[in-house]
Amino acid sequence: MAGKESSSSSIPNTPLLKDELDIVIPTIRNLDFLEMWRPFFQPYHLIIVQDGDPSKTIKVPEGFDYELYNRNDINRILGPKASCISFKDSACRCFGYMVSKKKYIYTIDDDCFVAKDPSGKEINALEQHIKNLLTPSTPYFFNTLYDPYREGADFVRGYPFSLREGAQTAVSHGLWLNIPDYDAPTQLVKPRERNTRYVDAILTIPKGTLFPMCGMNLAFDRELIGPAMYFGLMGDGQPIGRYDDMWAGWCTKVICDHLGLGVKTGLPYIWHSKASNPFVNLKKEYNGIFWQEELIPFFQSVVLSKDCSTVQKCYVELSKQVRDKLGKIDPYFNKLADAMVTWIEAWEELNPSAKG
Ligand SMILES: O=c1ccn([C@@H]2O[C@H](COP(=O)(O)OP(=O)(O)O[C@H]3O[C@@H](CO)[C@H](O)[C@H]3O)[C@@H](O)[C@H]2O)c(=O)[nH]1
Ligand SMILES: [Mn+2]
Repeated sequence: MAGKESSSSSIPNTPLLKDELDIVIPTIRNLDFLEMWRPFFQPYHLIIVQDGDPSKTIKVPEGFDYELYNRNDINRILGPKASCISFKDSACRCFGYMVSKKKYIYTIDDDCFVAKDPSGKEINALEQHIKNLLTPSTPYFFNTLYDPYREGADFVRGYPFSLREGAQTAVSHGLWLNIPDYDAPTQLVKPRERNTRYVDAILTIPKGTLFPMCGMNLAFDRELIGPAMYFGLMGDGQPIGRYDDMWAGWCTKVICDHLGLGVKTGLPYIWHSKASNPFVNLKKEYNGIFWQEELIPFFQSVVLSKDCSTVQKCYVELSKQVRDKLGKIDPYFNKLADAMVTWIEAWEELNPSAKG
């Protein structure tokens, strides 16, 4: 019998991980979307990363416990190391991961709302992410009945008992109803396509397999994998955008594979309300669409040495390989390799106890 997540009746009244989880929101807009999330988010601390013009005032609805950082704050706190935090791109959200002091992070975009499951029930996405993070993953052997730790499921016949303890879960990757996370070419070809398919499944992404991580509806164990969640150099002054979460996901997955940690994708869904402009997106993405044909084989071939026993050591080792193997694609990757090291230095400066 796989260890079961507690059934709803045994969940304590106190919201799960109330004092151990921060919600990180990157924003250039107002935060009215929080009204819809209030029943689920109000007990938690928010970290709002205000992008763009720092002189603009972002109104946070009453009753939320939050800290808000704009570009002036980032520059003040990080000094020269602020150069590793993107400007005018949702990649800025990773500053929130760095300043948090909590064990878990949930990050969500400000145009994502509460979705409904097929029965019409509102989905508490945060609660599902927490369950995903608090139950093991199965990266070493695929369970055909999906997540064996869910109520009403288990390991199927032929699943090795030696593997049923599973691995610690580092990442919970949620999905989106309505506007799917498509790249610009796909958006242009299918402007009216909406995702109406609710798949009631949570899968572990097998060891050795990469995936396109979307930052829209994402949770992770910050103590297990936080330093790998750098969203790269994107946006203003950079030759690429909208590959922030992809870069973080590829780095995170190879490090999770190396450290024996699990990554899950599937439930929960959020309702993604608006499509960003496909032409603007194409301009941001075009280098990424081209470069990724070389980036993926690079990440598929990454081998981290045995003495890379912490996320920080893995990440610095990875930055060296980025410079050695990707620098020839474009000088951008040398800049990115430097920024990866700056990110770790900044992380350790703000989180001295987490020195790895
Ligand atoms: O310059 C900016 C632009 C936006 N933001 C904030 O980031 C999120 C996402 O913005 P938006 O919903 O407009 O963009 P999407 O195309 O839907 O974003 C998805 O694609 C990826 C792009 O990197 C990203 O992982 C997904 O989120 C909102 O909260 C904006 O307010 C920003 O901070 N700076
Ligand atoms: Mn969006």
